Amino acid sequence: MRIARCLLQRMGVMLDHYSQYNPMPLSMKQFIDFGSKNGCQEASFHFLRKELPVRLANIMKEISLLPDNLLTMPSVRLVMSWYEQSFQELLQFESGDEMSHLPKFTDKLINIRNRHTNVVETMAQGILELKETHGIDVNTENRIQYFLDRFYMSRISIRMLINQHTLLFGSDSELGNHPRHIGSIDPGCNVLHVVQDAFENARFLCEQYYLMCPEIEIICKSPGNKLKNIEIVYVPSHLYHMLFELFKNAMRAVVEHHSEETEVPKLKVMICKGVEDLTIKLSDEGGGVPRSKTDLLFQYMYSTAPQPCRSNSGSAPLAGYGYGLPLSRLYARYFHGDIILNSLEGFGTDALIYLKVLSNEANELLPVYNTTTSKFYASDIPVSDWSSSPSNGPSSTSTRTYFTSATACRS
Ligand SMILES: Nc1ncnc2c1ncn2[C@@H]1O[C@H](COP(=O)(O)OP(=O)(O)OP(=O)(O)O)[C@@H](O)[C@H]1O
Repeated sequence: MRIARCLLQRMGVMLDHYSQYNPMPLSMKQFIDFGSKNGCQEASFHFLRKELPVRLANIMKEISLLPDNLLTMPSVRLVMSWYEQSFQELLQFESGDEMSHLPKFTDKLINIRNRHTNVVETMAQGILELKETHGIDVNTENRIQYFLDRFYMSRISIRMLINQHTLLFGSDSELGNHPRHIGSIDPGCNVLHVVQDAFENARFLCEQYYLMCPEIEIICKSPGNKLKNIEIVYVPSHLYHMLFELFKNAMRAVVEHHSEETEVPKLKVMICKGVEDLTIKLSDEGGGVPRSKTDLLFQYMYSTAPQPCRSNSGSAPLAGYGYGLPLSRLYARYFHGDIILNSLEGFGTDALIYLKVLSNEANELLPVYNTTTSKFYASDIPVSDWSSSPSNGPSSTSTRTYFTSATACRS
């Protein structure tokens, strides 16, 4: 009992210590240079044994600011216990420079990565538990949205660091088998190939579910209009994730919007590489989304699809959790890109993925724990100083009174 209390106390002290440091964002260029030229396993070990606890501590401090009733949900407690265990395990490597640490450290990173595999689903489950047991008011919802963006972004970044180390310096089974790749990064990532790959896999799901699927038309544009492959330094699995989610959404919208027709309009993809931005535009004729709903699209849990049955884990559903867009946007933003959706209600939607062309500008975007963060969790949404729409809220009362009295005067 006393040992457990001592350990907890020590962890609290170490969390305070490491959360004082800001995470250090790396650029795509730094990842590439380290992996191809100036990096060695020892240097990576020295960097990660501090940087990983810093990133973990920053986000763990933020977890502790969540509303109390959310923190007591079983799934949230489970996620917290994974973070605590991983943080403690990394502290074992705080001191000592012996080379004998290196293989043990790599194994530990693999263990940590495996332990955290189901963090996204488990945290999502925790939010559902809160919704079912206590309900979620608008302030809590706002805090949860803010938190999940930062929490999942932190997770993406931690996995990126772990993957780079294990793929570059791990045992044979962990070593990347693509000759061109540097860890998980492809310095010549062929965007068209990733688009085609994501389309084919989304098409498979769509045909399974709807027995039909829109075709695709792809146009590539690069400076000088040369018809060569458009390449970028990027993590192909991240780009694949974004495209797969956007294709699934576009296919579902198109097939459902044209459900009475035997043929459905094609999806149109434009890949365009400029000096700063590489843009992928996916246009569908799936009926679009009303402007009043566009802000909701990037909210966790927002979905217009029926919630998939949990026992159906054998086959992946086409849609239903409402995590597709917000998570994809995090992947894009992680290296300072973005995802934007523009809709023409009644016609269709353009989804745009922006990626940074220059690898020295593609820096990691990381959540930092500081006083601004703490204030966000402590404050409510400020009262609006603009009039709201007549159907919403108390400020509509005055409008209603005005019209009522005007009508009364006339009669
Ligand atoms: N291209 C589109 N056309 C019309 N509606 C769209 C489009 N893309 C997204 N939406 C709307 O946005 C909602 C949220 O999309 P999101 O990808 O986040 O979740 P989902 O597809 O419902 O579920 P999943 O988590 O499985 O991806 C969708 O349910 C749909 O109503």
